[in-house]
Amino acid sequence: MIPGRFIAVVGPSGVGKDTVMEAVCARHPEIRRVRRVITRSAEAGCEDAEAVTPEEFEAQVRRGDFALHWQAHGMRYGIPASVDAELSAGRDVLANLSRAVLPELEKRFDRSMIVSITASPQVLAARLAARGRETAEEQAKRLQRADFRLAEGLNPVVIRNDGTLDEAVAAFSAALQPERA
Ligand SMILES: Nc1ncnc2c1ncn2[C@@H]1O[C@H](COP(=O)(O)OP(=O)(O)OP(=O)(O)O)[C@@H](O)[C@H]1O
Ligand SMILES: O=P(O)(O)OC[C@H]1O[C@H](OP(=O)(O)O)[C@H](O)[C@@H]1O
Repeated sequence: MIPGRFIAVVGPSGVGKDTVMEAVCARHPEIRRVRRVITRSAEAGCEDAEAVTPEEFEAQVRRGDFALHWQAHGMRYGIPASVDAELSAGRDVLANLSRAVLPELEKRFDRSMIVSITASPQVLAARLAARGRETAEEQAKRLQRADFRLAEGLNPVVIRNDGTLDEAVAAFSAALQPERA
């Protein structure tokens, strides 16, 4: 069995996945954050990701360069297969996934866990507006997808992020402990 664990963070747009993940990694330097490949311009102002063209992305899919990949919000997202080396070396890795790709998670990785981050629709709308990365129209589309339901049979750890960031990070950290002990 591959010793490292793939920790998948999911939740609606604006719930604070990137913010929580950054804080969790600061608190747990032993966890590696995955650098995703995205067909989004590098200037879009977001997490550190590798920005590629749709043609480059498709070439990487064909080469088998991705452990997982999906499409959302008119873009394509990939998790580099290089995570396998980290997992084989016994490191836990952390990545933001689409809720839609979760049924593939257990098939692809020996050890995985799902952390589902939630907040009320009002909080999501306020955060997307305040972040201002997308246009109002794009924000509305993202909010429509907020209640996407996870597939049956998945067993996520659910963490609310409508209080302070510290509270969410403490809950996330606690959820990591039983397996890591
Ligand atoms: N607990 C919190 N309290 C206040 N603001 C927060 C909290 N968590 C996140 N935010 C803010 O909410 C906004 C959205 O957060 P973030 O970009 O991390 O969300 P996300 O889930 O990664 O969204 P997306 O899926 O669209 O990338 C950011 O401006 C962030 O600073
Ligand atoms: O709604 P679902 O399918 O769960 O998530 C779709 C995508 O939305 C977010 O992308 P971004 O970081 O906002 O571009 C997530 O990271 C994921 O890739």
